[in-house]
Amino acid sequence: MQKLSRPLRLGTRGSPLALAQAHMTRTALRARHGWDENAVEIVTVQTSGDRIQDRALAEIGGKALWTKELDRALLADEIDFAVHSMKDVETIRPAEIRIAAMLPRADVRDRLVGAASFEALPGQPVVGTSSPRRAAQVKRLRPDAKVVLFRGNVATRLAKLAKGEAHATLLAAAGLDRLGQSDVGVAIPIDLMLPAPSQGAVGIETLSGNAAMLDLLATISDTDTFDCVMAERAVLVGLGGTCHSPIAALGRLEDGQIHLRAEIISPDGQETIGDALRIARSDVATAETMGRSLLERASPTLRALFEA
Ligand SMILES: NCc1[nH]cc(CCC(=O)O)c1CC(=O)O
Repeated sequence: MQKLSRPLRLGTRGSPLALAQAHMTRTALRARHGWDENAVEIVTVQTSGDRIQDRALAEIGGKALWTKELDRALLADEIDFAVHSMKDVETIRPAEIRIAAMLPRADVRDRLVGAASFEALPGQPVVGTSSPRRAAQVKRLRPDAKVVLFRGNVATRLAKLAKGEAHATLLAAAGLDRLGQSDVGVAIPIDLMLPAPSQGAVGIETLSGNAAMLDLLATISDTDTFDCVMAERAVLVGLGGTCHSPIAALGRLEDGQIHLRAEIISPDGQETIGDALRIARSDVATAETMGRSLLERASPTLRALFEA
């Protein structure tokens, strides 16, 4: 139990999913420390990722769009910590900012919305997504599919689907669940569609120099989630991956070790290079090597996607 001299300022984006995750974080802190509802103040920061909705993320500057303004607010001491979907946090972070904690991970799978299964989709199905990974995995499962750009928050994408802009779309189960939409879509087995690195994990960042805040946030961190997600992110480092690149990775704890799976997929779904490995917890070096070795095995065209 820790006493506070003033309310803590929790920075978040303003999307419904971001706010839900901010509230989860506040609830975890309050429960752990016995604080009242005024102990954590939620500060919403609009990001350019939220403002620009009509172009693919990869096209307009990538994941930095989600973090830049929250990074700035942290550095300007406008907030004490920032809550993010780990999936949206860039692989390489500024030295001044540290991933301090992660909440227990939710369902890591993707859900197919609009059809009961990939086989149940009509011929030449139109599938809406803006994720290169999901697009490639869809093409692998359904080479006859046409992938169209779907961006915007979860509600916007569901509205596009309802308007008939596609036969189906794919959304993270974690996001749907946190928005109270657990009844939407059908979970796709991991073996059919390996999720994005960090999918389903909520992370909390603070300044690397703020030892008190790092200690405080550690009190609500789920170490299993943290170690697995860090291993997945290390694969991304090895790949030099950005969100332009179709990459899937998932780490799971098995008998005290991380069972790490990763794959890269060509945009047409015809080439998959994958690997699975058991590594010690926090052996990020081996995870990084795994990423690099995927690239070495890829065809020149697939490898070219990773050369910025
Ligand atoms: N890029 C958007 C985004 N970032 C995190 C989630 C879902 C929540 C999570 O994976 O933790 C989503 C929506 C989606 O992919 O359906």
